[in-house]
This record gives sequence, C-alpha cells and structure tokens, in this order.
Amino acid sequence: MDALLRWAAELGVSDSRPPPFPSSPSAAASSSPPSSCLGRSLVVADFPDAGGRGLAAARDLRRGELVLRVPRAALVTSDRVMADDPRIAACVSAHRPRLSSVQILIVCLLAEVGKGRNSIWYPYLSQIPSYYTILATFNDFEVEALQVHDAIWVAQKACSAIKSDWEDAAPLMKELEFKPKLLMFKSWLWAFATVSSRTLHIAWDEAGCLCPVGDLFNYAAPDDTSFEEEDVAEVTNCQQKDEMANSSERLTDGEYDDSNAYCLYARKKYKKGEQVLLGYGTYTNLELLEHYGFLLSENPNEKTFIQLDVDICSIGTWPKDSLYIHPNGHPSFVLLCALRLWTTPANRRKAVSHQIYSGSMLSTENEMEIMKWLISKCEGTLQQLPTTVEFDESLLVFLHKIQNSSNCKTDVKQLGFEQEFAVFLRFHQSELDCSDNSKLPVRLLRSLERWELAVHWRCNYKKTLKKCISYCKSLIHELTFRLNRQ
Ligand SMILES: C[S@@+](CC[C@H](N)C(=O)[O-])C[C@H]1O[C@@H](n2cnc3c(N)ncnc32)[C@H](O)[C@@H]1O
Repeated sequence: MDALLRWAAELGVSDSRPPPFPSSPSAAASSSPPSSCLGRSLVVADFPDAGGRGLAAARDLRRGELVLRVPRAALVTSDRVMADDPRIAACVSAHRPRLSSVQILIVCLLAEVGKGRNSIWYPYLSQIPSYYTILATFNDFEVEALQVHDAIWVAQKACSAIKSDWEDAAPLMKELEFKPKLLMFKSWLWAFATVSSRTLHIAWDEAGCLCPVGDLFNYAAPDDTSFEEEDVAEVTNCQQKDEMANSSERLTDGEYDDSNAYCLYARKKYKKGEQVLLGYGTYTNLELLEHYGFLLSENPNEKTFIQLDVDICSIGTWPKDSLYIHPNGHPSFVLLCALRLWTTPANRRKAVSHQIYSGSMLSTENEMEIMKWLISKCEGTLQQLPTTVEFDESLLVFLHKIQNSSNCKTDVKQLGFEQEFAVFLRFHQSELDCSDNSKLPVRLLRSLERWELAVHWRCNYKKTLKKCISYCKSLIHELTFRLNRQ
C-alpha cells in the first residue's frame, strides 16, 4: 500500500487542495513529491464490518469538502492504454465494431496486467483484490442457495452474459498474444468484476475509468441529501469559500471536472477516524451483489419483488420494477395502485382511475381485499421456499463461525448443520479431513463467503415478506375497527 500511495503522489494524486500558485519558482522546482498522497484529509484503514479496506477521515471533514483529487494521468482508461501502446490500439480498432466499451476496457486492463512490472500502473494493479464475490462468480451450489427464482435467474444471466463477452473478445486477446493464464475465463471474470466494482463515471467512455486510490472508498447507500440549515450556515461561514462554492450542487460524491482530474467530495460531515463513504448509486441488494459482490443489512433502496400475474403487471402503464415491497414491509405506492385497480371490476375502472392515480383508497372493503390478497401471496411465497427465516439466521451464524474456525471438524459437529455442510463438501468433491487447529482450504473459505452472501440475501427477502404480512394484518385490524364503528 505504501508503494501505491507514493506512486500516486508522484502522479499528483492528493487529498489536499493544491496551492493556487507555488510560493516561488525555485521552491516549486526543488520540492519533491510527498511520500504519500494521503494523510491530510484521508488515511487508509480497515473496516471489517463495512467493506474491509477503506478510507478514514484524517481530521474532521466538512460536508462538500474536496477530499481527493486524482489527475487524468493516474486514471486507467481504454484511451490512455491505447495511446501508450499503439499495438493494442491497432488491434482494438480492428475489432472495435463488435466489442462494447466494457469489453475493450477489460482487454486493456488484462493487457496491462500482462505487462507485470513494466506496466506504468503496476503499483496500482498489484493492490487490486485478487478475487471477488459478485453474483457471476457464484457456482451452482451458491446460486441455488439464493432460493428465490428471480434472483437465481439474475445470477445465471449475469454469468452467461460475461461468458459470451469473453468468447467474443477471445480473438482480440489471442491477437494481442496474451499469456494462456490471461486468456482463461477466470481472468476475464476477475477483470470484469474489477471494472464492475471499481470504475467511476467519465463522460467520454461508457465503461468508465479505474481511479487509483479513489477506488478505495467503500459504499453507503445514498440517503436524503437535502441541505440542513446547519450545513447552509456552515457553508456561509466557511473561510475557504472557493472550495465550498457550489457545494450545494456538489452533493454528488465525485466527478471528473474541468481541471482534468477526478475530484471526490465528502458528502456529509465526518469526524476524524470515521470511514468516509461514497454513494456509488441507488441499488437494491441483488444489484449490489451483482455489480459489487456485497449487500447491506439495512438498505433503504431495497425492493422486494413477488411473483405477480401478468394481468396485475399490465393493468396500468407503470414499469414492472415499480411493483415491489419496501424494506419496512409496506407495498410500494405503485403496487398498491395496481392492486386497487385490479380488484376493481373492469367496468368501474375508468370511473375510479382518478382516485387510484392520486393514491387514495377506494373503499374499506377494497383495501381489506388487497391486504388479504397480499397476505396470502406473501405466505404462499414463504411456504414455497425450502427454508425459514429462523433456519437461515442460524445457518448464517454457523457460516460466519466456520469461516473463522481453527478447528472446523469439531466446530461443524458442535454447531449443527452437519448435513448442509456435507452437501457443500460433496459439491466441492472435498472431504473434511482438516485436523485440529487447521483452517479450511482457501477455495472452500471463499465458497463459504459466497454461500453466506446468498443466505443473507434470501433471509432479508423472507424477513421483508414477513413484515409485509404483519403490516397487512395490522391494517386489516384497523380497517375492521373502523367498519365496526360505522
Ligand atoms: C471501490 S471498492 C472499495 C474498496 C475496497 N474495499 C478495497 O479494499 O479495494 C468496492 C468494493 O468494496 C467492497 N465494499 C464497498 N462498500 C462496502 C460495504 N458497505 N459493505 C461491504 N463491502 C463493501 C465491495 O467488495 C465492493 O465491491
């Protein structure tokens, strides 16, 4: 990491705003770059429960403050790799019409990896994780563990799309004489996951850019970023007005700006030592798993979908993905509207459409019918899934413990789940031959990590359905009370 931070400093990456002009020309010429690009606003730190390696505030940070600047020279982009290497440029241009910008960036990334120490990005490339847990890396056992048909389908589709991209790009990579290891699907998957989970948006390339040091920020779901009065006062009083200028518009965390650099900003106030997080976008947990390989226990953007008949989905002009259940168990506004319309006799729909689109309840009876329908749908869905929330919660405890166990044979026996673990081992054609004080092999530990993610996802899914049932029951109770009083 020290080598990366030194290399980045040499390229002008910095966590402090550069002075408007050097104090004197001789001082500018003689000043050597600092030994680290961090230390003034940020430091690298470990956050075991929130993304692992990440960036912490090196001092108290103000909202809207510039915390990292990464000049274009440090960014890994397809155009930069090709500008530096005419052979790659010539081969890519011959294949370009058939390839997407993401495929081209992946090929450029693998080409740089193939250069080893001769790559100008070597200090950066050697700090990129060596494996990922995005959905496409899940094997059949782990995919099955998601249990919910839609999620299984997303995982399978993600993997087959990446495979087909790899096959399409194979002739180009052969022409570039990639080493056999880099031609393998495993390498493509690694590079795909790197691009998927670490790129930042740039205007001139849909695939984005890899941003050394800037890609060390972990994720927090974007929340309501409306300006609080306190923040406005802070901006008004701020001495560094130039830095804070436009900070009300700068509630996005980062952008490639006119100074030819990627600039990243604190999107809220941070106390020294706190983890500084970026909101990469609003994602459901399945999307986070698909693109980034993790999920959040509390995700405000989570959407829980249940199987709906075609006639419900097509009853309005609403997009299908707006028909879902919120993490607190409440049906989404659109799901509620669609169900109100669907439960109304066809000949009356037109007459009540104004009421429905404004979000009003049609009648107590209609609302009770919807709530009963939702209860039965959620209960039916839960019954069809092979395990319960309680089982999944215990399995999660087991999976967590077993990954940290130094005595797996005894622990598997003591913690239960021997049967599930035997199926897991059979899938991996492994036997539990680890003696006391030995850890499981890395291959199995990584699979356990992905299995845990799958169980975590399905457990959250079921919990939301249970919350929906409780919500509907309490509403029915309330409506019955109202009806009885009429
Ligand atoms: C841009 S990188 C962030 C830095 C990364 N932790 C590292 O060590 O290089 C994004 C990856 O960090 C991890 N990550 C980010 N935010 C996370 C979070 N809130 N919880 C768990 N993992 C997270 C995921 O593996 C994700 O794909």
